Amino acid sequence: MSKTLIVLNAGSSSIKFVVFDVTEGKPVNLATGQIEGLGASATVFSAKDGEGQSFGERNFDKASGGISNHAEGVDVILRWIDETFPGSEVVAVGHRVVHGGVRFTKPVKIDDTVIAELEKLIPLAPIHQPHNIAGILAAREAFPGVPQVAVFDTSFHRGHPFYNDTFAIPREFYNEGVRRYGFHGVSYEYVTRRMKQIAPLDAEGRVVIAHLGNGASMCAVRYGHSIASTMGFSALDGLPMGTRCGNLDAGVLLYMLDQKGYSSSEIRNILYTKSGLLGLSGLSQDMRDLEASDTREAREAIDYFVNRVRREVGALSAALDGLDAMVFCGGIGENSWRVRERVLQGMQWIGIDLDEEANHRNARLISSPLSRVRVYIVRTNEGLMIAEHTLDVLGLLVKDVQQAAE
Ligand SMILES: Nc1ncnc2c1ncn2[C@@H]1O[C@H](COP(=O)(O)OP(=O)(O)O)[C@@H](O)[C@H]1O
Ligand SMILES: CC(=O)OP(=O)(O)O
Ligand SMILES: [Mg+2]
Repeated sequence: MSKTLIVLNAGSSSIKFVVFDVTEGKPVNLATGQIEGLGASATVFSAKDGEGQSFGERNFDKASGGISNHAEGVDVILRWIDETFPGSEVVAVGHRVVHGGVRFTKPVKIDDTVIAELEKLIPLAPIHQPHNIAGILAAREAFPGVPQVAVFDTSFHRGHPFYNDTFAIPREFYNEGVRRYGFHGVSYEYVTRRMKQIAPLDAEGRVVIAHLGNGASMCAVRYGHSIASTMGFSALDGLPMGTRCGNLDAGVLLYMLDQKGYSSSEIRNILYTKSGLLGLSGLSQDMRDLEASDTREAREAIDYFVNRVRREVGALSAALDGLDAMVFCGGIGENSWRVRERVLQGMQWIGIDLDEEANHRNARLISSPLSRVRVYIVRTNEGLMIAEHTLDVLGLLVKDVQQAAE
């Protein structure tokens, strides 16, 4: 009987999953898929195989008893896996968990105590952590006795120096866990490791990685280790995102509270779900929609996004005492030549000279031969990273194939 491992990545309105064959102790991709639009009127299930061939889509509209929450979504996914890969035994489930707090500095096997600790972190990541936990509970019910592992977005950043780990507020807040954690660590870890294969010399240097997806952040990596991130205490800080505000003067919060009389849940809703690209454009959180639109608001939303990324290239390079390489990843970073071109234009002062043609075709190396700093596109693969950590924690990983390519 073949052995499979399932990776679940439960987001605010979507659940992504990957099914790996792990019979030989290394993860081989069998299927990748997702349920999108959870809680909305149209929920869509889609999946493709390891070669990228679609298994097709299924629509669940409300009229036909759609999927209303994450637990139901996980059930639909697990039933699909069971039907599609009959006769294989699920030996482990790996979960992306956004917040590991101070305690979880590396992946961990999940038990009741771990779940209780993860629940305590819900206030720090309100649009992610509850869904991550819902995914864990649903998978535990579906596969009683099958080991589950949590892999954290915060772990990769836990070695930050104090000045990049704290806010300048009274120290007791730091001591109780109000810190700059940083997120997207699973993606940064994968990209950092991939860089060691693609460009080993650069991987040993000073690298700024831009993970530009629906959630977006940037990370300064030196000698393969994160030293600073644009994201802080919560997944709200730093760059503007699809619906999140990014960097915000704390005085604006006080204004919303004192002058507008908004409740904390109204403010949470504004900052997490009505801001960012959506808030500025009034049109969409999706970069593709904004690029296709000719409204002034859509243009200004892209301008804001691009200029925040540019500022952070400078800031993180200063944090690194210089820059040897830059990497783009995430849905926008990997696919939008327009955004990359605008971020990198006129950056010769920092040593970046863009190869426009290479950038246009989403090539791996997009800097010109004249460029002192090399600029890469790396397709991130959070699923593979989670699968390997899961096998490793359970003692099932065959180490010599750990460097398996994309
Ligand atoms: N070809 C493209 N051009 C511009 N933006 C794109 C393209 N493909 C995907 N994107 C953008 O990538 C973002 C989603 O990124 P992704 O990393 O998939 O998000 P998530 O955080 O949900 O994993 C969306 O804003 C989407 O518009
Ligand atoms: C931490 C975070 O922002 O995650 P995502 O990009 O999945 O929203
Ligand atoms: Mg993401």
